[in-house]
Amino acid sequence: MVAGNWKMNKSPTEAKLFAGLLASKIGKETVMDIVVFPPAIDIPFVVDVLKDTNIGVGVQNVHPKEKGAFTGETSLLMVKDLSVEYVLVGHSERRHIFGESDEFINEKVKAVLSAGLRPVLCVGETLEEREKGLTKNVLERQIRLGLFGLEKEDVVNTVIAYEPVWAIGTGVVATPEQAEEAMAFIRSLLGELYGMETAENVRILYGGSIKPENFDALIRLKNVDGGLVGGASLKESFIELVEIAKRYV
Ligand SMILES: O=C[C@H](O)COP(=O)(O)O
Repeated sequence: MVAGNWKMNKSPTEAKLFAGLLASKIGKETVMDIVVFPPAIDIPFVVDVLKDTNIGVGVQNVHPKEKGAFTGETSLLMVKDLSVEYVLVGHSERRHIFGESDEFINEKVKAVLSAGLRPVLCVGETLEEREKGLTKNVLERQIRLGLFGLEKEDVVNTVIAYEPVWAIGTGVVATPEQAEEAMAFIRSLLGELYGMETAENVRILYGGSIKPENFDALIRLKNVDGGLVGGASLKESFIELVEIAKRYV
């Protein structure tokens, strides 16, 4: 799976143009899941441009409640109406800039699954946590609490994205050893919680400063099932990343 998180970039006009480029270059790809996560306001336009392609559309954030007095928020009922398939939950920017707790993230994961969509649960340690040797503790807490109360059937519909906070938007990518160690740990934790068969069927993505120059060394790793790409998903490099991932399907 190659996913592009556009974050707070691209106006509806820019989004339509770029989605058109993706549709023409990689829209017929069938060997892997390709998903883009545009800003919510761009989604109707992007869905329309991509409707006859194999590129899926996800949303970067939702509120867990169905509707009501939550100014500025977007509900699952709204995004479902637009044929959105995936929802990012617990991205480090939501955790660290907007103060989202593991409990609130868990509420969102459950709401996304109940709505019949797939959550992409993002987890990852800060530099300080890594330097204190707390990486595995942080990942374990974020996964145990983020997936709290889910059944195996729900977990296989959930994608996990390992995004070390120190690698996001910094140009400092995790080494293949660091990525594999963390992601093998996530897989074994999922095995402990839900059984190895379930754990093997959960897709685990790496995210953090992915570029065409470093992606091959990551996507070839045993426990890396794809990438969640920020900056490099905003331009043609996203197409190159899809081509690189194809080598390992
Ligand atoms: O969701 C994507 C990640 O935050 C990675 O962003 P980045 O590729 O710009 O480092």
